[in-house]
Amino acid sequence: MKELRHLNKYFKKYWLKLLIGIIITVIARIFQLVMPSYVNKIITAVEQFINSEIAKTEAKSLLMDYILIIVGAALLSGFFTFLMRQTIIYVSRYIEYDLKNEIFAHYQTLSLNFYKKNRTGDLMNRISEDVNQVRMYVGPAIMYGIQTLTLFACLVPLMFIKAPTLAAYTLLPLPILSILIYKISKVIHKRSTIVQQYLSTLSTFTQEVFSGVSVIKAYTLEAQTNSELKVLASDGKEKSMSLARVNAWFFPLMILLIGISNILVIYIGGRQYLRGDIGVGLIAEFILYVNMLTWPVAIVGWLTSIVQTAEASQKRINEFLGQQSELVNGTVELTDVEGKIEFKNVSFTYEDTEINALKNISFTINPGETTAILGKTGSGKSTVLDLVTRLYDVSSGEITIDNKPIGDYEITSLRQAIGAVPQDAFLFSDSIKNNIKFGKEDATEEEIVAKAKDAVVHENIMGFSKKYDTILGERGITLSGGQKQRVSIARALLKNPKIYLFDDCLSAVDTETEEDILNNLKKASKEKTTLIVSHRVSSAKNADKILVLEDGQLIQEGTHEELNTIEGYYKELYKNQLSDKEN
Ligand SMILES: Nc1ncnc2c1ncn2[C@@H]1O[C@H](COP(=O)(O)OP(=O)(O)OP(=O)(O)O)[C@@H](O)[C@H]1O
Repeated sequence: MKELRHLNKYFKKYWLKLLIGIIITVIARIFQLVMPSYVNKIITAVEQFINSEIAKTEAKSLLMDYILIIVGAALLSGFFTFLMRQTIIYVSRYIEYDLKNEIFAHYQTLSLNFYKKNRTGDLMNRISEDVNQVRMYVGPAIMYGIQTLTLFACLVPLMFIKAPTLAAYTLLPLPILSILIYKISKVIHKRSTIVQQYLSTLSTFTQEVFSGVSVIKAYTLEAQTNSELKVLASDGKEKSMSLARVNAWFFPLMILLIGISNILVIYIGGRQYLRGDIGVGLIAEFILYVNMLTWPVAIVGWLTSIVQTAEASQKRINEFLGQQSELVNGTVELTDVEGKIEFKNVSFTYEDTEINALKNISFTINPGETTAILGKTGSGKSTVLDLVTRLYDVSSGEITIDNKPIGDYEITSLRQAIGAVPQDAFLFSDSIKNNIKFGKEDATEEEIVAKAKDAVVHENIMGFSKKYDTILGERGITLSGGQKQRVSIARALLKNPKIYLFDDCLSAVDTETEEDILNNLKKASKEKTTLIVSHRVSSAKNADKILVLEDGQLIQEGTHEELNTIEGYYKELYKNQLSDKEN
């Protein structure tokens, strides 16, 4: 139960609703108890009439009264049962909602490292399936638990008061039933945990297949993927079958034990009746009691299994909730940004791959300057940008913005000051308009169009039948690579931040469009600090400063003119790209 303590705050939050629910549950059960004793009374009245102890009219009126009481009690019990579900099950749904929101909000606070370590399918499973298991504990388990307790507390003493020997015999099989169900439930719990883990693996697998469907098709991997899924599915089938096998014991066992209890009531009760100790009505009353008790007794085992499953699920949830982002949030609000960025002896190693991506890098970008970063693939260009947005913290050295270490800034305000266009433009499955508006929620139609024009994507958008309202598929697959990049640029321009980070975001556009965009960017990024990562000299040559990285080290720094006069990577690249263009 240690893990489930996490839910106490929610119980506190909904304590009044819960308390009302508990009271209603108790009332509903008490009304249910009326029926057996009146069935006894009815049978006794009939018996008295047969034995000519009462007149026909009196017997009739007694029967009518008793039936009305039974119907009235049943209606009230039904009504309160309805209210019970309305309160306790509602509370469980509220808690489910709160818990999902809490997990989601916590996921959002975690750093990229967390997402690299854990797979999407697993993240999704914990927020859906595991929360669902926990809900079973806060809803049905509590509801049936109270129901069982109430029935036990009322029925067992009542039965012993009415007929102690009969009560002792008829209650005898019930603990055996409870123990057996508990044992079965334990096996069910074990096997359902295995099924649960399997479902996590299955959703991870399918999620990856659907996300990478284009690669699967391009490499005609359908058959291979199918056979992998078949192996996975048949493994899942085995696991589910083994769960179904043990589940199959549950109800037959219950019916068997109910039967035994009923036979005991009839046999022992019958003997007592023959001896004249009890009336026949009491036997009927006891049969009803036994049947009322069997389900709650069986449920004790089932509840144990629900609680165990919920505990296991909450443990998985707590595992993630307990994780903290390794990025410590600063306290200084980054407002009135000037845009000076300085790297001082910065080194960075990726935790998971232990790749030393940046090695002792130092440079300064003055406010309003445009700096281009060039270098071979894997030389560390994107890492520089990721460090500026504080997606990771430096391993050593220091990055400052406006002469203050970026660690001092409150992360949200830091990121609000930056407009980043990542290398692989990600668009959400929403309209183009909303994808651009991401940069500024309250942007007007005109602003959106103006920025789309600056990003040279307006014409393309107007070519779609629904124009800016065109809905993009998952990951924006209805747009070409270059169009996605440009929508992504429009989004950053709309944000109008003080610092722009463009990570190789013109790689998929032709050189002519690139030139148009660069011209527009030049206008838009006037007085803004801009960092452009690129493989093309054309994107870099007009920058105020060019940095060349190689294997995580800064090997060249200067303007186009300066670097073009000295032998080195830049001059070579320029020569090659120039001759490519001429050819
Ligand atoms: N998220 C990551 N986790 C672990 N290692 C990474 C990660 N991103 C990059 N690396 C590694 O760090 C090194 C620098 O990568 P980076 O993406 O900064 O290079 P780049 O110059 O931007 O490359 P490209 O031009 O191909 O985009 C590479 O060796 C890469 O394998």
